[in-house]
Amino acid sequence: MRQGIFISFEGIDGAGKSTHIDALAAALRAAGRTVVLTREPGGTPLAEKLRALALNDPMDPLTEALVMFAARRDHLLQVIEPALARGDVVLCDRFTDATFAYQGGGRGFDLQVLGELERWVQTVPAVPGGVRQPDLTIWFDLAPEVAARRLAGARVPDKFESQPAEFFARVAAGYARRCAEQPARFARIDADRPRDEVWRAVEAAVKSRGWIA
Ligand SMILES: Nc1ncnc2c1ncn2[C@@H]1O[C@H](COP(=O)(O)OP(=O)(O)O)[C@@H](O)[C@H]1O
Ligand SMILES: Cc1cn([C@H]2C[C@H](O)[C@@H](COP(=O)(O)OP(=O)(O)O)O2)c(=O)[nH]c1=O
Repeated sequence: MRQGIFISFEGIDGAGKSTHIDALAAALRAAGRTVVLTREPGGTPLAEKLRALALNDPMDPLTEALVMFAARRDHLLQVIEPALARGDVVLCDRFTDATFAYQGGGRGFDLQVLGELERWVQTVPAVPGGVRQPDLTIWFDLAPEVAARRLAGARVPDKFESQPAEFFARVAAGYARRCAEQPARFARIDADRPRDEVWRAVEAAVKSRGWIA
């Protein structure tokens, strides 16, 4: 049986994640893999309920971080771990880097506490002595003002999308910090390019790991 692969998609709102996730799923399926397409917060009935709260109800930064991690724990145990154990590829629209970027960077919440929560939530039997992390994180790096221009009029903004530009500058800095801390796991994509060029960069990141030809 083939080994499971866990790939997360990250970036500020409007960076272009959703535009490319289906195409990557199709490329992996064409390579013979079974793909589980999922998202955070969400991915299970319970986590989707928590998503609705997190994206709509005002709450303090610790509550927000706990809701994100509660949703993640359920999602990890119910969906991600079983899929990886079957040898599937999990494509996840956002994972824990988003908590470090949004609650840590954007809200300014304590990064050490987030690190503790990460350790508690992502400790799973299949990773002996370790913490589950994506095998690859594709980070769509885009200046907040460009992302805001792309989103203007594209959809009704939720609680996060209606934050000011300074918030997204802090979120972007949060992603950059995570990427600098764990460079082997990250593929940074310059997302300020036409869609086909961004796609080729996504494809190249996955090809370089030998997961598609
Ligand atoms: N490379 C690109 N150039 C211009 N617009 C883009 C590009 N990629 C995506 N878009 C558009 O920008 C908006 C946000 O993209 P989306 O994939 O929904 O972002 P995200 O999922 O990261 O929030 C959408 O309207 C999308 O069609
Ligand atoms: C996973 C996660 C998401 N978020 C935020 C980022 C996004 O603004 C929002 C939902 O993400 P997303 O699914 O990208 O929203 P959309 O479907 O509208 O593109 O939740 C956090 O603040 N912390 C987290 O841990």
